[in-house]
Amino acid sequence: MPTRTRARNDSDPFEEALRPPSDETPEQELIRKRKETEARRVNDAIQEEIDRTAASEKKLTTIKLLVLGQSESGKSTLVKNFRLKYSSREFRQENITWRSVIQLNVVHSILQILDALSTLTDRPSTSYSPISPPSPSSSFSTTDTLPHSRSNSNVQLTNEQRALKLRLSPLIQVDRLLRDRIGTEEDQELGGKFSEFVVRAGSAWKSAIHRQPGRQIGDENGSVDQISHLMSMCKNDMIQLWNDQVIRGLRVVRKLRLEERSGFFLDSLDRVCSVGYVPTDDDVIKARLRTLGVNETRFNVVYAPGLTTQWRVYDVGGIKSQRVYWASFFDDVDCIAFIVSIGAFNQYLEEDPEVNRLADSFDIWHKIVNAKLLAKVHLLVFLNKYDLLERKLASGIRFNKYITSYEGRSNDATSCTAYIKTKLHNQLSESKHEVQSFICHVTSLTNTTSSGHILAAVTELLVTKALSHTQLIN
Ligand SMILES: Nc1nc2c(ncn2[C@@H]2O[C@H](COP(=O)(O)OP(=O)(O)OP(=O)(O)O)[C@@H](O)[C@H]2O)c(=O)[nH]1
Ligand SMILES: [Mg+2]
Repeated sequence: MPTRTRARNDSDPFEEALRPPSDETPEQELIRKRKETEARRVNDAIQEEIDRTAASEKKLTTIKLLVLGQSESGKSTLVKNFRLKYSSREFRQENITWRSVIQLNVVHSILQILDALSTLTDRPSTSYSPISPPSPSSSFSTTDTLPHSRSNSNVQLTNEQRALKLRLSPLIQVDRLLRDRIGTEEDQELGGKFSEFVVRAGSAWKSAIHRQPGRQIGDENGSVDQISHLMSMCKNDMIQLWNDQVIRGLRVVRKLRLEERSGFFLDSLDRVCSVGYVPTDDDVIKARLRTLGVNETRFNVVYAPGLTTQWRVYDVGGIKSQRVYWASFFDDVDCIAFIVSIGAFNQYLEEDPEVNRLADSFDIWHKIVNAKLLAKVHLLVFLNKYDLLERKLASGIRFNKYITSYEGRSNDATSCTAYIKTKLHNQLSESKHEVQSFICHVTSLTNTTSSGHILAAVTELLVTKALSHTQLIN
C-alpha cells in the first residue's frame, strides 16, 4: 500500500536496527540497559580525554622565545640551528635558495679586497717579492698597529696583481645581478660603498629568488645560470687573490676582518664558485644576511609521544637603531635568549666605533635584567663565538687590553669565558627583579654538531619547565 510504503521509507534504518527486539524479556532489557550505560561512560571518558588534551595542548604547547644580542652576535645563526634540528626537512628544502646569499657573501668580500687595493699606491712594478705568509699571531686584525702587516705607503702592486684586479672586474656585474635577484636594500645606517647588504624580515626574499631564477646562458652542454657561470669564470682568480699572502698581509685588507667572518667562504672558493654548487647545511648556517625588522620562525618539538610543543622564535636586528623594537616583545615571551659574541672582545661596533663590542653586550644585558617584565621569563645566555675567542687568544691578542678590569688574569679562553660569565651573573644578581631561571652555555654556533647537543638540552629544560606548570608532567 502506498501509505505503508511511505512510512517504512521515512523510518530511520539505523534506528530500526538498534531498536530492541519486540520479544525482549525484562532480564534482557536490564542487561541491555547496563551495557548501554557502561558504553556511554567509556565513550564520555574518551571524549573528556580528547577535550582535555586539546585544551591543554592549546594552552601549553606554545613556547615563545625572543633572541636578543648585538649585530653579528649570532642570533640568526641560532635560529637556523633550531630549524636544522627541529625542522630539518623545511630547512633543507631552502638550501638552494641560500646559494645566492652565499654567492653574494663571496663577491662582497672579494670586492672589498679589490676596493682596499685601489686605495694603495697603484704604481706598476715588475718585481714581485713575496713575503712569508702572515704568522698565526698576525692573522687577526686589531685596532692596534699590526706588527706583521705592511703599511699602505710602501706597497706596490705587481703587474700580475694589477691584471688580477682587472680580470675580477666582472664581479661588479655579478654583485648587481645578485642584489637584484635577492632584493637587497642599501644599509641606510651603515652606508658606505661595500656596507653589508640587508633584506627585510620575512621570507619575501626567498620567494623573490624562486620567481626570478636568473638568466640562463646556453652552450653545447646545456644551459647554466648566468651568475654561476660568471663566478666560475672568476673562480681561479679569486683563489689567487685570496691566497696572495702579500695582499692578505696588507693593513687595509686586514682591517676588513675577513678571516673572522665565517660566512664569507673565502677558504671554500673552489667548491662554492663551481657551476652546480648546492649549499650544504653547514654553508647555510654560516651564510650571513643581516636582519632588519623581526623574523618569526615556528617549529614543533615533540617532547613525548602525543606531547608536542610549538615554538615561536623571534629573531630581531641587533644594530643599535633596531633595538627600539625589542621592548614590545618583552611582555609576551616565555624565554629570552641573549647572545654575546665573546669572540668580539677586541672589536668595536660598526654603527658606533667608540664602543667595544663586549662592553656593549654588558650594557644590553644590564637593560634586559633590569626590565620590569622580566620576572615572567626564563633567561638563556649563549656565550658565542668561543672558537674565535680561542683563536684570538692563542694568536697572542691580550684580553685585558680591551677589558681592562680583567687585569693580570690568565690569557686563556677558559678563564676569560669564566670571567665574562661571572660578570653577567653579578649583573643579574644586582637586579631587583627575580627571573624564572637562568642558564648559560658556551657556544660556537657555526659548529652544528655541538650546537645540536646544546639546543637539545635547552629545549628539554624549557619544555619541562613549561609543562610542569600545566601538571601534565611532574
Ligand atoms: N666563527 C664563528 N662565526 C659565527 C659564530 N656564530 C655565528 N657566526 C657568524 O657570524 C656572522 C653573524 O651571525 P648572524 O647570526 O647573522 O648575526 P646576527 O646576530 O643575526 O646579526 P644581525 O642580524 O645583524 O643582528 C655569520 O656570518 C655567522 O656565520 C660562531 O660561533 N663562530
Ligand atoms: Mg640576524
